[in-house]
Order: sequence, then C-alpha cells, then structure tokens
Amino acid sequence: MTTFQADGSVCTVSTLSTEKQEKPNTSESPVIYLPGTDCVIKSQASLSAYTSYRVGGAAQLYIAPRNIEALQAGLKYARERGIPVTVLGAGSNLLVSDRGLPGLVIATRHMRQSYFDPQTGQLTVAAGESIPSLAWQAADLGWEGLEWAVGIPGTVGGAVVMNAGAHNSCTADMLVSAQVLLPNGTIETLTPQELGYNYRTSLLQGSDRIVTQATFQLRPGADPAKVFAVTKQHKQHRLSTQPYNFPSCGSVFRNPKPHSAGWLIEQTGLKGFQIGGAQVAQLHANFIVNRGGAKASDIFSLIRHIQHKVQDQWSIWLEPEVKMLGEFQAACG
Ligand SMILES: Cc1cc2nc3c(=O)[nH]c(=O)nc-3n(C[C@H](O)[C@H](O)[C@H](O)COP(=O)(O)OP(=O)(O)OC[C@H]3O[C@@H](n4cnc5c(N)ncnc54)[C@H](O)[C@@H]3O)c2cc1C
Ligand SMILES: NC(=O)C1=CN([C@@H]2O[C@H](COP(=O)(O)OP(=O)(O)OC[C@H]3O[C@@H](n4cnc5c(N)ncnc54)[C@H](OP(=O)(O)O)[C@@H]3O)[C@@H](O)[C@H]2O)C=CC1
Ligand SMILES: C=C(O[C@H]1[C@H](O)[C@@H](CO)O[C@H](OP(=O)(O)OP(=O)(O)OC[C@H]2O[C@@H](n3ccc(=O)[nH]c3=O)[C@H](O)[C@@H]2O)[C@@H]1NC(C)=O)C(=O)O
Repeated sequence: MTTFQADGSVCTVSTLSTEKQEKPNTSESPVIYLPGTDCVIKSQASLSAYTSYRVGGAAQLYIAPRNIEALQAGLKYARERGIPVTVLGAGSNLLVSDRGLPGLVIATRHMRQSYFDPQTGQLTVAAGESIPSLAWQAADLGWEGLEWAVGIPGTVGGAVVMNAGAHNSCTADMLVSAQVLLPNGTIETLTPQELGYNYRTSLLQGSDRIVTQATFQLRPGADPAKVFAVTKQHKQHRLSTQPYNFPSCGSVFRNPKPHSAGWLIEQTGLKGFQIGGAQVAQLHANFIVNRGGAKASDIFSLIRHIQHKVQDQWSIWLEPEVKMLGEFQAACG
C-alpha cells in the first residue's frame, strides 16, 4: 500500500517475493501470543517456507514481529528462558539444517515501512522491507541510487548485514545509518564506518545486534524513465546470466581474486554436477539450485565437494557467502 503525501514524500508498506502466504490457523491447538503483544509464537515452524532454497527443518519457536515493541518482547521472552535467538530476513542467503534450529527464530520480514523524504533525498526503511521493491519504487519516483538492488530478493536488514551488492555498487555505498537493537532491548544508531564494511561483509555478521531500520542517501530529481530503464536493464542482465527458475541463495561463494568463483567452478568441470536434488547450475556455476526435493544436506555436501575439487585443481579454498545455520555433517568417504 502506497501513500503519497502533500509534501511530495511517499510512504509504503509492501510484500516480499520470497514470502509464502500465511495459512490461517485451522488446527485445534490454542494460539499462543508473545506476552503483551499480538505477535503469535509458533512451535516447530517449518523453515523451508521461509528460505529461498525451500529447504531446512523446523524452528523450535518462531515469531515474525511487526514492530520494535514486539521484537523487544521476543528478545525478553528468549532472555528469560535462556534460549538462543536466530534472526532471519527473507532467508535468501541462508542454508538451514534439515535438523532445524533450537530456541527462538525471529523473522523480521513483517517489519515494514518506508519513507522517501524529498527534502533530503533520504529513504528511511524498516528492516523487513524488500530491497528489490524499493529499487522499483525509487525508479518510479526518479530517484537514482538503488538501480543495482533489483533482483536481490532480500530485506533491508539482510542487505545491511550482508552488504548486498551488484553491478559495482553495494549497500554500504548508500547507507547513512542503521538502527540496531541490542540483546538487552536497547537501541543504537550506527554509521557505515562503525559497521566495518567490506566486500559482502560487515561487523554485524556473527554479532547479536538486530537491524531494525536503515537510512539510505539517494539522488532524487532524475527522469523516472531513465532510472526505470537502467533498473530494467540490470534485471534483464540478471535473468540472462543467473538461474531464477529454481530455488537458490544467489552466489554460493564469495569471489576470490583474480578469478571469479563461477569461472573457477566451471573450469573445474562441475556445471550440472548433482548431489540428490542439489545441482551446480548450468547457467551460472556459482549458483547451486534446488532441482526439486533437495535436502539441506545435499546442498551442504555439494558445497564441500566444490570446495575440495577447486582446491585440488587451483589451490584456492572458496569461502561461502551463504550463511549456514544449524548442524551439518560432511559425508564420509
Ligand atoms: C536469486 C538470488 C539472487 C541474489 N543476488 C544477489 C546479488 O546480486 N547480490 C547480493 O549481495 N546477494 C544476492 N543474493 C543473496 C541475498 O539475496 C542477499 O544476501 C540478501 O541481502 C539477503 O537478505 P535476506 O533478508 O534474505 O537475509 P537472510 O538470508 O535472511 O539473512 C542473511 C544474514 O543476515 C542476518 N540478518 C538478516 N536480517 C537481519 C536483521 N534484521 N538483523 C540482523 N541480522 C539479520 C541473518 O541472520 C543471516 O546471517 C541473491 C539471492 C538469490 C536467491
Ligand atoms: N531463485 C530463487 O531462489 C528466488 C528468486 N526470486 C526471484 O527474485 C526476483 C526478484 O526480482 P525483482 O524484480 O527485483 O523483484 P520482484 O519481482 O520480487 O518484485 C518486487 C516488487 O517490485 C515490483 N516490480 C517488479 N517488477 C516491476 C516492474 N517491471 N515495474 C514496476 N514494479 C515492478 C513488484 O510489483 P508486483 O508485485 O506488482 O509485480 C513487487 O512489488 C523475482 O524474479 C523472484 O521471482 C525470489 C526469491 C527466490
Ligand atoms: C548473485 C550475487 O551477486 C553477484 C552479482 O549479482 C553479479 C552482478 O553484479 O556479480 C557477481 O557475480 P559474478 O562475479 O559471478 O558475476 P558474473 O558477471 O556472472 O561472472 C563473473 C565472471 O565469471 C564468468 N563465469 C560466470 C559463471 C560461469 O558459470 N562461468 C563463468 O566463466 C563470467 O563469464 C564472468 O567473466 C556477484 N557475485 C559475487 C559472489 O560477488 C550474490 O552475491 O549472491
């Protein structure tokens, strides 16, 4: 839903492309809410519905808060019970173990709100907003700066943590500040310098801070048709070079230097190689696609197989970009 204000600013609440429709609770079991909120706590919630790979076991407990108050209540709930917390955005860069995850899984994807401020050219967005949706909205408004983000099916929070990027731009380039929630429930505002950005990395990776909101500096006032054309061109380039027809996590490995991971894997002869339902994509060798019925363990085994084969041939150990959550075991033999 988009609201155009009299001062030219635009507020939007949108949906995510990795999201499946929530089914109404038709079972007899009572609905349990986080104390003091309308946020439902689900038990044994299958995480395959919440990751782009469409694999993974269940979360012991799962919540998807819509605002900071519910998120704070979730952290308090976990703290009081001494259970671990795992944060998901849209799950588009995750491999979740078939055994599932213990403790409380918090998905930020329902934390939605965006505000395009025409006075400052700044876009302030809640963590669960969809990055590709924002790219299309900015294009519609004639705001430059997010053309690169089209086709990256994640949330703002995930992009801030991963330093998501494409076409020689990345999240850190436009980020003004990120608001984060600490485990004790307090809020901090951090600058890009404090977040220690580098290629596909930030200090938020492996930290216990949760991104709740981000502000980006964009460039309003361009011709919408021009911004739209560049955005569309990036999307078309992606569709012709990356496999969007099967579930994936995007690039599995970070690019080493001097050769890209896709080139190294293709030169190792692994295109099309398959373990269970997991396959090295024919269109792009740095994508592993779920050809149907893949288990997380198939994808994990294929990741290890690729690492060993590339190491044998090129003496390079490829570092995964994908975040692996839960327990995995390398196949023996
Ligand atoms: C088809 C496809 C194409 C892709 N193309 C690109 C690309 O071009 N460039 C690129 O960079 N990536 C790409 N990706 C990968 C992925 O979309 C990005 O890494 C994205 O930024 C992940 O966002 P997410 O919300 O899905 O995060 P998730 O995958 O849910 O989480 C990623 C990490 O961030 C953490 N996290 C998520 N949200 C928060 C939060 N609010 N606070 C704290 N921690 C959080 C998680 O714990 C996890 O460690 C692609 C993926 C797919 C499926
Ligand atoms: N392989 C995988 O594992 C996964 C792939 N994907 C794919 O990632 C891709 C992300 O693509 P992307 O286009 O960036 O975002 P989406 O297709 O997800 O669209 C995001 C938003 O932008 C709007 N939008 C899309 N195209 C246009 C357009 N041409 N003009 C104006 N608005 C538009 C959509 O509106 P509306 O809803 O009205 O179309 C939607 O609100 C999708 O193709 C999705 O299928 C997503 C998840 C996993
Ligand atoms: C998809 C992701 O990000 C993508 C991002 O979308 C694109 C576009 O900017 O550039 C990076 O891909 P990439 O380096 O593989 O880009 P490409 O242009 O497709 O390939 C690089 C080079 O490898 C070669 N290549 C690629 C795939 C392949 O199967 N074989 C091959 O030889 C290409 O010919 C090209 O010379 C990002 N990947 C990484 C790990 O940095 C992601 O991070 O998930």
